[in-house]
Order: sequence, then C-alpha cells, then structure tokens
Amino acid sequence: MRDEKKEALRKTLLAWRGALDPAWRASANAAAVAHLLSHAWLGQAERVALYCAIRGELDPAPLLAPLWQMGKILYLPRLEAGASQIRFARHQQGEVWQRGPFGIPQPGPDRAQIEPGAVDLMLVPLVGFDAQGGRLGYGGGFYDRTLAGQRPKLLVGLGFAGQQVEHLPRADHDIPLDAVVTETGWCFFGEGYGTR
Ligand SMILES: Nc1nc2c(c(=O)[nH]1)N(C=O)[C@@H](CNc1ccc(C(=O)N[C@@H](CCC(=O)O)C(=O)O)cc1)CN2
Ligand SMILES: Nc1ncnc2c1ncn2[C@@H]1O[C@H](COP(=O)(O)OP(=O)(O)OP(=O)(O)O)[C@@H](O)[C@H]1O
Repeated sequence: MRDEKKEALRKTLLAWRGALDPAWRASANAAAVAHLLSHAWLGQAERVALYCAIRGELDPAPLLAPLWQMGKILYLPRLEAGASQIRFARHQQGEVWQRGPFGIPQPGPDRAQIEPGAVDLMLVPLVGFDAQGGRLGYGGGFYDRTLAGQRPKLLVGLGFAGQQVEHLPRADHDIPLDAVVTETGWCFFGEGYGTR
C-alpha cells in the first residue's frame, strides 16, 4: 500500500531539490564531500559503496579520486532488469559504466559483487531524511529490501540540509541511517554515534 504522507513529502522534496540554484548546488555539493572526507568514519572504512547520482541527488563523483588515492575498494549499485534488490559490483578505476534500469549508469555484469553486510561504509542517496535516521527514497523500496537482515557496518545518507523534515512515517521495513552528511556537516543518529 502506498503511504499518502510519504508520497506528498516526496513530491515537495523532489520539487525543492530540482529547483536548487546551480551555483549554490555546486558549492553545497563540494562542502558535503569535504565533510565526508574529513571524518574518521571514512578513514576506518576499507570497502566503500557509493552511487551514480541521478535527478539532482547530491553527487558523490568528486569522492572517487580521493577514495582511490586512499586505497579504498569501491562498489556501485547494479540493478538487473526486473530485480527487486540492488547488487553491489566492484568499480574499477576509469571504468566506463553501462546504462542500467532507470537509466542509471552501473558497472558491467562481469564485476565481482559483494554482500551488503560486508561493506564498511555505504553511502546512499536521499529524497528526504529526519532527525531519527529515517530515510525517504523514490519509493521503490530497493535499499530497504536489499539491506533487510544484512546491514553494512555504517549506513550514511548524502543529501542537502534542506532535505531534512521533522518526522518521516516509519514503516517496519525501513532501515534507519547511522548518519547523514550535508553541506553543513554530519548528523549522527542513535546512541553514542555523536562521540565516535
Ligand atoms: N543514484 C541512485 N542510484 C540508485 C538508487 C537511487 O535511488 N539513486 N536506487 C535506490 O533505490 C536504486 C535504483 N532505484 C530507483 C528506483 C526508482 C527510480 C525512479 O526514477 N522511479 C520513478 C518511478 C518508476 C516507477 O514507478 O516505475 C520515479 O520516481 O519517477 C530510480 C531509481 C539503485 N541505484
Ligand atoms: N524488506 C522488505 N520486504 C518487502 N517489501 C519491502 C521491504 N522493504 C520495502 N518494501 C516495499 O517497498 C515499498 C517502498 O518502500 P519505501 O516507500 O520505504 O521506499 P523508499 O525507501 O522510499 O525507496 P528506495 O529504497 O527505493 O529509495 C513498500 O511498499 C514496501 O512494501
């Protein structure tokens, strides 16, 4: 069943994100990337999953060069046509991506895949988030289904601060985030995360 409140929030938040001034967007994107790179959570992670941005999502592309330099092992979502779960495929440096379902660029089918539970730091895109670590996506439930029962060590959302809402309806299947990084810095959710 579609949640009407989520549907309305999604519409408002996507309109807000789509209307961002390009110059502001670029500088906010760069600021968020800098916050992400400067935190110990990144330093400790060996296997990092990112995403190829679509539709005005905060773009993790500027992270690629620094992450290679740090020797990280990188993964990107790979969707098979008709699948209800995301696979995470190894990203090789300089690889030319293929277009997958929804037109999202992704690694080829021959790439080594990793179980989501073996990822140290998974960065996920957001339509919205709340102060309890709730995440709103496009409504496909792909991340929730993929991460049910096999969470990465750290699940971190990437978005703009204006994508925060007071409260998202929480469904049983929703997988809460450990933190969100925006242009204003890190927000940690849950007990003790703020001190890590
Ligand atoms: N950049 C990026 N990659 C990602 C995701 C994502 O949200 N962002 N995903 C996270 O799950 C997975 C793909 N999921 C997606 C789900 C829906 C739509 C989408 O555009 N949906 C249409 C409705 C399509 C329909 O209902 O048939 C829409 O919202 O207009 C895009 C990606 C894996 N890769
Ligand atoms: N673990 C699960 N098992 C079965 N169905 C699920 C599970 N998680 C989510 N779903 C289904 O996916 C649908 C969409 O979920 P939701 O609105 O939370 O998506 P979303 O988090 O916004 O999207 P996405 O994860 O694709 O970015 C729901 O109707 C739900 O039934």
